[in-house]
Amino acid sequence: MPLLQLHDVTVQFPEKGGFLKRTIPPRSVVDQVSFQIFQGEVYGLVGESGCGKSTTARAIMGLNSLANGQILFQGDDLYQMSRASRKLRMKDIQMIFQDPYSSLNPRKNVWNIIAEPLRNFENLSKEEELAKVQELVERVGLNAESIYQYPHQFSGGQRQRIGIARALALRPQLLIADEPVSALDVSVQAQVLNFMKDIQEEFELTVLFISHDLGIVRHMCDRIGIMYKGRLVEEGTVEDIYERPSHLYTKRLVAAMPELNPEKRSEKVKQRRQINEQYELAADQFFDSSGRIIELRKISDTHRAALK
Ligand SMILES: Nc1ncnc2c1ncn2[C@@H]1O[C@H](COP(=O)(O)OP(=O)(O)OP(=O)(O)O)[C@@H](O)[C@H]1O
Repeated sequence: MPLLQLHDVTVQFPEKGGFLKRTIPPRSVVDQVSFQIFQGEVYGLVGESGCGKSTTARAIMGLNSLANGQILFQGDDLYQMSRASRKLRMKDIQMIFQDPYSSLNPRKNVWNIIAEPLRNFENLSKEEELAKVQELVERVGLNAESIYQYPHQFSGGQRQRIGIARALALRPQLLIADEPVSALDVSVQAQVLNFMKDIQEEFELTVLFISHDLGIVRHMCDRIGIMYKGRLVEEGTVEDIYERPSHLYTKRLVAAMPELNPEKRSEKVKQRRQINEQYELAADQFFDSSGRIIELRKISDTHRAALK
């Protein structure tokens, strides 16, 4: 049985429009969306800004009411159970957010930030809580002392690691990562993505990975769903989507990725090689031989312009 199943999920928002701002029929921001995610799978939800990805995520978190459809988690309908049971279920579904600058409470130190979900669901002694929080910060690559520091004392990448530690505190079944690196500097993005991949494998996490960037999704995900204007227009394995896109919108997305279009690719690679030779930059080495993203070196704006 899939861990998560969405059947014809529709989320609508009321709209005001026209003369005198009269209420007009609600707009379906998510429109009959169906997909399934199996245990241990990383599923990418891709689409342009405003197509309804975050609204879908919020619906899975139990935060939006559904106009139609069902969301089943471990076979149970999240919207048919009592609020109390749903809250308990949410222990198993955790989320990390796009913007590590605004998703961490600036007035709390790292200890309190990471301990918050533990306090909501587990009754730990102070010593047990401290041990768990220290273990988590170390697991995400920060030192144990950092638990006494505040979010502003960390870089963007470190803040995202704190968000990940918080999300992992309850050992969730499903992790929803909503554009987890798009607010980060390009060089830091690769580090955080690599780190997320390690964590996913180590904890055998099931992940819903939301992104507008096909390139990132390609290296993170097993299967991909393409969303366009509230609808899931295409779904398939990474290979299906990249090698045999069928929907026009998917074709456009794939074509817009120069590295994946063979004609443009060879041209770009040639250009990049020249620039590399000239500046000794590893600009065409975005991925290592096993397909993992390696750290990008900083490329100056002049060089970046030359790559376009
Ligand atoms: N609470 C709300 N009330 C009314 N409209 C909303 C609400 N939340 C989202 N919307 C609208 O729903 C649409 C889809 O938004 P959503 O945030 O789900 O898109 P997205 O694909 O995640 O885009 P982004 O990547 O920019 O966050 C947008 O047009 C947005 O303005």
